[in-house]
Amino acid sequence: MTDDRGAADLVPAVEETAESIASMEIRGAATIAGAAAEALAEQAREIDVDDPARFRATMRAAARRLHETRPTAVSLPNALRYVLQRMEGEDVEALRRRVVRASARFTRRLEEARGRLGEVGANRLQDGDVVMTHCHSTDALACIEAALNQGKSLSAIVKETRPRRQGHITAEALRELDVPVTLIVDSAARRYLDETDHVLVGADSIAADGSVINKIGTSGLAVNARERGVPIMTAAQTIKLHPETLTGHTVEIETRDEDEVIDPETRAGIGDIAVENPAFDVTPPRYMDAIVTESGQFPPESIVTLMRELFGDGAETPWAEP
Ligand SMILES: O=P(O)(O)OC[C@H]1O[C@H](OP(=O)(O)O)[C@H](O)[C@@H]1O
Repeated sequence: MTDDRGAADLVPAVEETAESIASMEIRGAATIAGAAAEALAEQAREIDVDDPARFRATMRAAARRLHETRPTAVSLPNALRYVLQRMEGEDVEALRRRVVRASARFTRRLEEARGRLGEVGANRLQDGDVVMTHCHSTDALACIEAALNQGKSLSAIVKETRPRRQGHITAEALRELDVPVTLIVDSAARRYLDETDHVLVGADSIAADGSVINKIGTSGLAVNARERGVPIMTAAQTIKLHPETLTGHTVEIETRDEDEVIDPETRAGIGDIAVENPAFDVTPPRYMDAIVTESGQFPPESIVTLMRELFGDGAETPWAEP
């Protein structure tokens, strides 16, 4: 039995989810993780095989297909790990049940974690605060929502977040919560920090040294916030903790298509230029005041303790070929 055979047995839901993650139709670290866990459950439900070894091989192949879509948000491999580590049983029906159950538990935990971290993050916000956001993060929005539920009144300065302008999604979500929103271009951030009480960002991965890997532009924002004396926090549930960094691995930064930055026609009109489009950057721990998780808030430098508790000394890759 080879894992190539597993790949041939992939159900359409896996391919569709993988394509949607790669094209960013499904995006945001936690949302990607939930979609991947659900795709594994679909694979388990729909696959028609009798041989437990073949069932396992197809599940590993499905996880590999989902894993190869985007490299930076560790919530994706953490979701695959969570589900596959629970794939136990002697026969196909038992394996199927375990995968479906693990997937459901994972998505439930995502929701619960978001709710809990929202309350922790909300306690850092004061009534009347102006909050500056970058990109679109469901974990960051949970903090604002919880603060509103505590009766605090907030307003927001929302960075556009070029090139894909996820700031528009944040602006819409905040308006739905009745939060007054001012949208600014990214390069106006330093100027508007003078009117900001707290900067609030999400994360795609957190490294063992407390570095925050988030949407490109976060590190510059953090440095400017420090220079202006404005506190900055990262809202990131623990599935954003990157276990491989415990053993010294660095986090791969995704490079996306150049067409996201400039359309080919305009580019041709300019002449022969290079264009680069890194999707994320790394904010060193000294520029971040707190990382807010469902297990409480941490100074970035001490996040390693929580990582060891949750992952031991490293990370398994249960989707690898045996
Ligand atoms: O999990 P939640 O908090 O929703 O999002 C976390 C992060 O995921 C997003 O990445 P992208 O837009 O998928 O590249 C942003 O960088 C955001 O801060």
